[in-house]
Amino acid sequence: MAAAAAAAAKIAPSMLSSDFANLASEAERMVRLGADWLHMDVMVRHFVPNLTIGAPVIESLRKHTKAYLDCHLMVTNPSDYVEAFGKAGASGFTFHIEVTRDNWKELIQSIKAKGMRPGVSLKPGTPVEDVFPLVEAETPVELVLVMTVEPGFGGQKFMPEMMDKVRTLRKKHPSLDIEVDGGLGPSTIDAAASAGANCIVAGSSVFGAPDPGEVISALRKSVEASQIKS
Ligand SMILES: O=C(CO)[C@H](O)[C@H](O)COP(=O)(O)O
Repeated sequence: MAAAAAAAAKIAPSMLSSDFANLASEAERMVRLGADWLHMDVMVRHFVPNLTIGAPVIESLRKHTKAYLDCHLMVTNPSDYVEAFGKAGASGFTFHIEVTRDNWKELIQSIKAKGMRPGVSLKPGTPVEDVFPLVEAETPVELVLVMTVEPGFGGQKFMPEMMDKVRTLRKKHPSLDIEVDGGLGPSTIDAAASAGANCIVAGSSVFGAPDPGEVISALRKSVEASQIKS
């Protein structure tokens, strides 16, 4: 039997680190510099102590870009956001397992019904086993986002101990989209890529670099080189 194809590298600059006053041009700049996805952090002060963007911003940005908008909902009630994000033009809708223990099946169905790709995320303190049922469900999530910092703010330090979760998931699911988020950049990418992550969210390392395109390309090279080795 042929081996399952590796999941393609997707580099997703976190727009949390962009200039929000120029979001459309920042998005265009990232795509021009090689970004595959744009990561959109949705925080509303009741899952994390920060306030960022909601569906109206996604709707406005969608008018300016065809890019894949990878939305990470750091909220306690993701079901309440599905309809609005679907209408706004979100591409991916990733919710947190910690707040959806009882209703993830219905949530996944509703996300798909609105034309978005469902994903699940887990905080550093949550065991990876908690997301197995969602990846193995009849209607599964299509992405697992392993947080490598406590969610809430950009610019934090990468937690290498989270790579055990990535390795465990990759071993079980060779072609699953496994995303990592928090503290990723040229000095931490090899740890994430060799563990098996293929979707890389990076905020401060990309937007803070003199040449963001060079960082995007270094992140991609590391993921692709790890896939050739494995
Ligand atoms: O989800 C996030 C915070 O909750 C951000 O996407 C993440 O922290 C990216 O920022 P950086 O690359 O600067 O760590």
